Amino acid sequence: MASAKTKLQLQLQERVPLPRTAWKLADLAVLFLLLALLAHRVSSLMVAVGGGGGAAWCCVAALICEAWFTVVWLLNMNAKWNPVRFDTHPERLAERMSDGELPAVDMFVTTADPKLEPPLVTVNTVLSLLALDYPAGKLSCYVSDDGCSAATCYALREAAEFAKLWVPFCMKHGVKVRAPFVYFSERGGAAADDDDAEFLRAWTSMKNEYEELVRRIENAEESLVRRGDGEFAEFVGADRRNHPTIIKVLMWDNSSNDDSKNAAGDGIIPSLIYVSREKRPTQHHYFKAGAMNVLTRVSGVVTNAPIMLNVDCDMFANNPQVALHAMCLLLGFDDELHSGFVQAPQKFYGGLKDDPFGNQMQVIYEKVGFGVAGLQGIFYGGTGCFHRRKVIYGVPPDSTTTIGIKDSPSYKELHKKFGSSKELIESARSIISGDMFRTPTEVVADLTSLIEAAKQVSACSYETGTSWGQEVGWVYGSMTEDVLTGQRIHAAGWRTALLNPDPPAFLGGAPTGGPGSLTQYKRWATGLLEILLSRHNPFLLAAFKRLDLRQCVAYLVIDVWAIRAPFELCYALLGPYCVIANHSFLPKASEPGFVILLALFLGYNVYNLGEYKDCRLSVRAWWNNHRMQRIVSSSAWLLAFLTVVLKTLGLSETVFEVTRKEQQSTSDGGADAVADPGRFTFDSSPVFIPPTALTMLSIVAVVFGAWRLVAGEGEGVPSPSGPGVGEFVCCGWLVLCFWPFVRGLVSKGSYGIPWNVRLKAALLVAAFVHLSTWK
Ligand SMILES: O=c1ccn([C@@H]2O[C@H](COP(=O)(O)OP(=O)(O)O[C@H]3O[C@H](CO)[C@@H](O)[C@H](O)[C@H]3O)[C@@H](O)[C@H]2O)c(=O)[nH]1
Ligand SMILES: [Mn+2]
Repeated sequence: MASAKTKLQLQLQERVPLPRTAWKLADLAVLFLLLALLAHRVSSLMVAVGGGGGAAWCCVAALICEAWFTVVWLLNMNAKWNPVRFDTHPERLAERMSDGELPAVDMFVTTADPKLEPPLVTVNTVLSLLALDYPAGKLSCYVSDDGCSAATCYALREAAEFAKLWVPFCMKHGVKVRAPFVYFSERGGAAADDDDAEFLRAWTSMKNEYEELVRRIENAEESLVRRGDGEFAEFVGADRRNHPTIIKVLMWDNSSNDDSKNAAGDGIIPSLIYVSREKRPTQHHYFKAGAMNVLTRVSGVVTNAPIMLNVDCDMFANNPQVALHAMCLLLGFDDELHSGFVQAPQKFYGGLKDDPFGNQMQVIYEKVGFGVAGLQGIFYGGTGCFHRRKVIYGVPPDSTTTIGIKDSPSYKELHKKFGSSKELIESARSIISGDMFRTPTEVVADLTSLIEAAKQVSACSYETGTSWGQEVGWVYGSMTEDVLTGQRIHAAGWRTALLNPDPPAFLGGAPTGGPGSLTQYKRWATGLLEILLSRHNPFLLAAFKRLDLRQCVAYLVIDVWAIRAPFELCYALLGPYCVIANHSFLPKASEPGFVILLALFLGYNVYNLGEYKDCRLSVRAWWNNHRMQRIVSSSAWLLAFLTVVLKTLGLSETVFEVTRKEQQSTSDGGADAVADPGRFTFDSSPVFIPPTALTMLSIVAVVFGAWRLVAGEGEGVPSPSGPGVGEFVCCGWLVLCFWPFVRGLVSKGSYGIPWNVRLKAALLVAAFVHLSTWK
């Protein structure tokens, strides 16, 4: 009895179901209204067909769209139905095990372009990881640089030097946020309660050191580095698309292999290794997925930690205890099946007020994210995730027992799966069959031979004929490699856990401005549709593998993003069309069906607003997101849809367009680089054409309708088959939703829609109006 009680007290994590009865009722109420609308539509269509109604096809189109919206509502209902929260108790870890018994963690950071992703951003992320509260001898950090940039490498080398001061400083003073740019930009960073002179001195000298580091990194002209002291000789003449592997060990504390020091980790800084994988124009490199696979193999032959953390270059650790929280979920279940990986929600640093670009996704995470966490488990989001190495190696949950090997794979099998590197095969064998707590690779003295092995596995031809990118590692075939890879893990039967400590685990940057936000949405929607059309689609995984049915349906919530575009576009066009062509597709105010429509319109919007309020967000944030949904769907999702259609026809290829990261500055004057960062900006990219055209069309329709009301039907009583309140509200609502584009039509510079976009949009509108009025 007593022992059972102590065991209970030692619980490292708790899975807490979150009640939501009221929300469930609201879900059902909206569903009921949707179904009522469909029923009304079907019955009135039958009458119309009988009477040969003129605009019957409008109603058929509306019926199809509304049926689709109902499906989308059902998908969301499924995902949100049973949310859970995971509470973690890192303070109890110490009761379970000593520091020396914690599993090692390899931490991966990817960067791809020194212009779009300033080295200082990456440096801050790396420093925040090196300074985590975790035995330093158990942490190693690997940076993949797809930009093959001497400037990035130089910045990291300098950061490694700085880390020797920064890490002990953080430990000694219990610094809360260990990305220096945040620490030094927060006012009162120095004004600790005890205000003692010694701390103040240490703080000031640390701040000077950091400013010196920033200066060195910012002044490191690429050319200077190139002419440098020979340390950067490999970068000379290296083209980012065509160069051999470059690996640099920037920090390697040999004493970390000394067991006496290892356990406490005092005075040790985690290792830091820079990797720029081989690239050849003839070989596909699979973007981030390819980079992650190289990091997996390189770390496999060097440190081979059983746990891997991966973050994007702009996502710093905001909670220094994050690795300990993650361990609560990785070690805290009776069966590791429950935490194949541990994912922290993407949260953003310095996000703009009220989310003007609709990409902070707080509500999506709190509603859908926690909901999916209650099914088979949260999706993999590409960053802020702790993976078990063996899961990434394709091992299903029941193949190893906790203590030992069930089936030890043969050398031949491993060779076929993992490729020809002996070192990798051996390390993979120990991962697949061993348990987490075995010390990884034996103490290694010979760093040079390790690096040779690491170079071998970074070669761009290494994966040929192996399972990398398929059953092993990050999966290829989609721009949204994270969701695809997560799906494979769920399909193997693993469950996954949501890591949501307070303060938030990681913070990253969300793109601002029109082009950045829409490009990101376009890439995601493209990748998700690629998944749906591939042999990895969730239906097949549910039918033939171990993906839960409800989890499969939850994946559809995001996988169908691009498919939602044509339906939403069609529905958006119906209002203006009817006003211009003098038809109608919605019930008249005098008809009973109108009540359903009104209730649905109000109910749906109140429901959504309620969700924002529930997540402690403003009405403005709700409206911005509602509006951005319409904009994104008619631009990014629509183009994603067309891109994938073209790709399927073999007419084009999809590429990963890297998001521009804002340079984070130490002073707080950073924001005035852009006069109004929340205002929508434009460029001449084709994504802007459809929403511009829709904006123009809705304005035309509003003008048309008003004119018809005034000049046409004398009293203002519309003709019985012509547009009514519903159609007019549609057009007006569209104008409100596309307000940033209305402003774009009357503004200049980057706030104005470029002329060639306006021209193309105007041509589309002219053609549409012509066809609508054509008798
Ligand atoms: O060829 C490439 C392209 C990108 N990246 C890295 O991938 C990361 C994500 O790229 P980013 O441009 O920031 O895309 P986001 O849309 O912000 O990323 C989200 O969406 C991606 C999938 O589309 C996921 O991989 C990311 O983890 C997730 O944060 C960055 O660290 C890049 O350096 C590479 O390493 N190699
Ligand atoms: Mn990003």
